[in-house]
Amino acid sequence: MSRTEDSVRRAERERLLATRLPAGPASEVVRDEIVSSWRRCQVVGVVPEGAEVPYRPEFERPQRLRRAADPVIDQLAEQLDDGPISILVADSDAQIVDRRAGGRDLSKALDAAYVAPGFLYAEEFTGTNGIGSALEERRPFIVSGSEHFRENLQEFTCIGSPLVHPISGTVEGVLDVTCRIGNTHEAIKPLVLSAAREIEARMYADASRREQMLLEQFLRARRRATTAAVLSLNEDVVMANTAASALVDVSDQAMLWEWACQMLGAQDEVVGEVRLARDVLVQARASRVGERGSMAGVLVEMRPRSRVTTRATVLPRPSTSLSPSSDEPPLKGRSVASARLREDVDTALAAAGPLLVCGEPGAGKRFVAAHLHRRRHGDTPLTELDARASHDTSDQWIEQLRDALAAEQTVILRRIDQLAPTLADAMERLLEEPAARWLVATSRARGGDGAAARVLDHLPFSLTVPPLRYRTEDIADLAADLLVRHTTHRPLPRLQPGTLRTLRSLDWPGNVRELDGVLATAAGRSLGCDITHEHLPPEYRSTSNRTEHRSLQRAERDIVLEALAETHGNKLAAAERLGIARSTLYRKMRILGIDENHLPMAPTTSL
Ligand SMILES: Nc1ncnc2c1ncn2[C@@H]1O[C@H](COP(=O)(O)OP(=O)(O)OP(=O)(O)O)[C@@H](O)[C@H]1O
Repeated sequence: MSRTEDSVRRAERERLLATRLPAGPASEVVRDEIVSSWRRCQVVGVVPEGAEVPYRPEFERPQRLRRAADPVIDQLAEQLDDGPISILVADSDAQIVDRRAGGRDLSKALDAAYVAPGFLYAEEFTGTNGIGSALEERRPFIVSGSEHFRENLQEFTCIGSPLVHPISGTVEGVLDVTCRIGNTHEAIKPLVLSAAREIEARMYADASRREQMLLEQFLRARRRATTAAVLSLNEDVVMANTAASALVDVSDQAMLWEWACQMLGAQDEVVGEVRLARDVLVQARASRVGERGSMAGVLVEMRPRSRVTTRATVLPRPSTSLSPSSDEPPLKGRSVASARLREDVDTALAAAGPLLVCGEPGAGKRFVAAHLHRRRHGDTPLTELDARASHDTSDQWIEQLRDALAAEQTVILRRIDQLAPTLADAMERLLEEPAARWLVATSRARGGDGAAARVLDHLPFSLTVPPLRYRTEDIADLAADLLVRHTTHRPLPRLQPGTLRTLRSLDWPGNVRELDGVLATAAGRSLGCDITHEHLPPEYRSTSNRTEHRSLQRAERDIVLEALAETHGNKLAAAERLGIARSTLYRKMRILGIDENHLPMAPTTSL
């Protein structure tokens, strides 16, 4: 949208909000509040007060969608002219990215109801509606009047049809036609369906043209650069010569695509060094295939430079019985945070005492503790104890720990910060003994006071595993390792670049454990195919600011939980109480994560 269009739109919005209010001095104040809240929402993207519809001020119309949809909706808008029907296009996050036709009256009403570009209509935020429900169900969806969850939509009929990419199978967006209930006509549905099919046909033709261009460039480069690894790729397609297949891992493909897109910017060709997952440094040349406005993909030619030397192989080794094994590879990860962690691991290995690994739940503390053990002692056995178990049988538990340490075997003591308070003194004494050097403990964090801080003070050598949100560049590598556990399909399914981008944009409060759960679901759904947005659990498909949306989700979750509690878990009665269909209640429960397994755990007593 140009700056002029933007300011015209904003002025129109302010005028519209002002005219919705009765005249008089009191309403002046209210009007000012609404207008300023709208301004705020334009600037920072908050939900306008009272609107309860999430809004993102900055958005781009996805190129692929625009190329296929624009000619069709241009024509449709011309036919509908100023009639009482409006055409909307939403992207795969259910964010409205375009609105056409509709005439003055309907456009005003839609503005007032926040049915305008920038607003998000994903079901999890806005309940049942033509856009979000069509996206969720992957089928055409009609929602009329009070079938809408939100009151602001109840004067309209919305007919949405998902726009499914005919080659990749991903849902690229939704075409929706909206009118007032009184103007609903049976001809509208076939109109939406045939326009949606035409958009999909254009996607097919566009993809074939782009693939053709990629193929031509790939064949040309393969003939020219006989000794190089050649890769030609875009979001959907990867072509590789034999050298590239041997060099490039599954997780590298998405990384190379992102790297090339970022580096190319306005240029047609760039050269740089890239580190691949197999620890190989390559000199890569990326060139654009196709026009700048409608890039078909990139061609990447690579030549290995060397094997990367990691610090782990050059750092001094600790002496005596704690000498490290040279077989264990260093921890993976391309992020700066992971590079720092590798350095901390090397420093910790040089220490002779017990070690403490700190980090948020699920960040990978146990994983790093086991890595430290293998680096020190190779594939020898180790003992693992959980401090939460010390509450039940404290004497027996501490004896078990003492015996394992005395046997000169690594003990991974998980969650030492949750040790039974009665064992604090005994633990302090134990940590002073020479056998304590066999201990690797994990804990959320250092600090605090009282017994917990005292015990942790006996573990001076510590390192912290960074939360996943600070190392999202590692997700491609992590995914390759985690997916191996969840599917028997080979070759392993890959994360499509768009899916990887989405996963990298999330904040991951449950860290690697949460990522592992998401990939387990996705691997189950993808049946060996590459992983697209549709394979992710719904709440992980959006790249939008989750924190902001969570408050809306929480409010809706509370309402649903309350209705279920009041009806003693009777879903039919709860749905009736909420005024929604039982199938909608089931869908909401799934989206909002309501089931018996998600009941909050009682807090454990800890130090
Ligand atoms: N770098 C990694 N590569 C592969 N898998 C990992 C990695 N880090 C963590 N994981 C996996 O993530 C899950 C959680 O890791 P882990 O149990 O080590 O977390 P934690 O920080 O010890 O959790 P908690 O504090 O909640 O006990 C495990 O399944 C683990 O195997």
